[in-house]
Amino acid sequence: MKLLEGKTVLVTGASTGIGRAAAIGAAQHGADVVINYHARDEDAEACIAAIEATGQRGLAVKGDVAEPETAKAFVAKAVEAFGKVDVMVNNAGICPFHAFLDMPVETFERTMRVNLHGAYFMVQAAANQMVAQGHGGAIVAVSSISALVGGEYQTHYTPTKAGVHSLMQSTAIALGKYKIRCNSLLPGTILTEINKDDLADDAKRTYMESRVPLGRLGAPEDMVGPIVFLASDMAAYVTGAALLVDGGMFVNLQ
Ligand SMILES: NC(=O)C1=CN([C@@H]2O[C@H](COP(=O)(O)OP(=O)(O)OC[C@H]3O[C@@H](n4cnc5c(N)ncnc54)[C@H](O)[C@@H]3O)[C@@H](O)[C@H]2O)C=CC1
Ligand SMILES: C[C@H](O)[C@@H]1OC(=O)[C@H](O)[C@@H]1O
Repeated sequence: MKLLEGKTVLVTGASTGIGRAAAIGAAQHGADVVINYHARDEDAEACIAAIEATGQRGLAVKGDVAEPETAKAFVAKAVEAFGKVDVMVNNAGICPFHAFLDMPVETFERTMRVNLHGAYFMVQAAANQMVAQGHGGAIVAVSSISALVGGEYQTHYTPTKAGVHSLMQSTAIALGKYKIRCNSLLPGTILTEINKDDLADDAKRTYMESRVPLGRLGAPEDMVGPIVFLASDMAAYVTGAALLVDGGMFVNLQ
């Protein structure tokens, strides 16, 4: 069953990892997909090729989500190409691991701007378009298990993920009257580029795996079903919610 037939889905930071999997997964579920990406043209082109291989239309738009203008341009190009915006998956994010006591100001500020400011402006731009269209929509923000728990080398990062989740709670209230649903996905530890260096340490990786009752770290594809569900009409009465998808890691105290 295709859950996103006829919808236009936008995904930020979609040339790699969870965003890429979500973009291709949305296309497999019948959506036309517009991706935002920041750096590598060839990765974005490969993602679009994978989207088009499903028979759906794809478009890549380059831009730094930390810049407020990027969000407006992204939504405008999507509307120009495919006529509307039904779903926004706010996914772009960075996590440059660093100790707290000597955190460089630039690292702190860049992480805030990409992860939280970027989410704010993307969600706002998509919501304005959905309100103008007048038939509702769905916003899915990729937050994290890190919205709920801390990380020694993530003191700049975890507040952004709590912030993204909080943003979905408040926008669920602000946008409910327009039939726009806002939810967050809270992934556990998923093997992607964002943590490649951190998990290159065998001891750390083995420890992280041992924390997961399902016995393995996540893959980007594990996030597709939950994202598609939240974006789809199957979740028509779900808003302001957080879906933790972590193989059971969070509840594994002892
Ligand atoms: N991998 C994990 O264990 C977890 C990841 N997440 C979140 O998932 C999201 C996706 O990350 P992953 O797929 O894991 O890693 P990733 O590094 O593969 O993906 C992040 C994407 O964001 C893009 N990006 C970074 N800065 C950008 C900017 N300024 N403008 C536009 N795009 C930008 C990158 O180019 C990349 O495509 C992030 O928000 C991350 O915080 C949440 C929980 C766990
Ligand atoms: C980048 C980390 O490995 C990853 O990011 C998150 O949000 C998770 O909590 C993991 O720590």
